[in-house]
Amino acid sequence: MSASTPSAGGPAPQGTEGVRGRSAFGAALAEAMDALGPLCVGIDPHQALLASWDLPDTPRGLRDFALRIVDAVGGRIAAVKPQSAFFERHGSAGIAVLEETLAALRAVGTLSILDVKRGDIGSTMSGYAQAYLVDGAPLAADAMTLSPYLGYDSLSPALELADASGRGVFVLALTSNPEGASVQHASTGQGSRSSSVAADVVAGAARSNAAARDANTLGSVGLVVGATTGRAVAELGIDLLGANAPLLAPGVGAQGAGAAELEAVFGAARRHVLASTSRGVLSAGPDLVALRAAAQAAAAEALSALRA
Ligand SMILES: O=c1ccn([C@@H]2O[C@H](COP(=O)(O)O)[C@@H](O)[C@H]2O)c(=O)[nH]1
Repeated sequence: MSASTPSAGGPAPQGTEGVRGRSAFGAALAEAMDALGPLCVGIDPHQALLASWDLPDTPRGLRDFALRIVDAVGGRIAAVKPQSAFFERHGSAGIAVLEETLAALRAVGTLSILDVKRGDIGSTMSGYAQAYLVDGAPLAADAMTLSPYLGYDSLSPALELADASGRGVFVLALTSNPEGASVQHASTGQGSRSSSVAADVVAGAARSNAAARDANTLGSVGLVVGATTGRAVAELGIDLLGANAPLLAPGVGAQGAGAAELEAVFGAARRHVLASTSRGVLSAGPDLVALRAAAQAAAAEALSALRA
């Protein structure tokens, strides 16, 4: 498929099933972005969205919502990102729906990124890693989001398990919310070794992805860098391209970022970017055709900004 024709509105392309196979997550994501465009749609079943879809705020409503999105975009975009919080708020029945949603994404061969933002001391991190990054785990996803604020190296159990199972992670570096700057822009080190919290996280990912860089493939330790972060990457002197990391860019759509912001934030690193939007597409539902059209428009916008 041509890089200028993301297929969210057309028929599901052949051969996307098993796109991940046993290849490493970074390579599989690069392949999916080349084939389908650099777009991830989030499954965020907010109370207000359930209401606007005329669905009850119950596990049954949640299930109808989540599976409809899989139906609408599965096999048509590079990745789907369920937001765990909106499943957790329904308790064990909500977690069961999350398991079913992840299984449905596996069945259609679409990469799943579970947005759970986990981070803890190493021994507990190991438990989280086993929950999300192991074949056969009920909540296994292709990748998960991690919070590095107990120290980048505390994430090692997850990085190691992801590596062993061909999965990926996305570590928070520069988040899309305005409050993130107060922590992430903070200075570290001194004099010629002066840096920032965000730059240190990016340096950690660069170390983790060194072997993939040597093998000329995209690494599987990704970074979260919001599309709303303006000039932060440039002003903090962050070398995003050098990290050889997939770059998950939330903030597109409801948080205000579009093609111009994606281009400006990522510059030379933009070919590694997976633009992410949730409400921007979900608010087009519940109609399947309208959801597909919204995803197709978002994919075309991301493509024009990131692959021009
Ligand atoms: O820096 C971050 C990290 C994660 N998110 C998550 O992405 C979606 C955004 O939803 P929209 O409806 O497109 O605003 C949501 O699940 C966040 O938790 C983020 O926004 N920023």
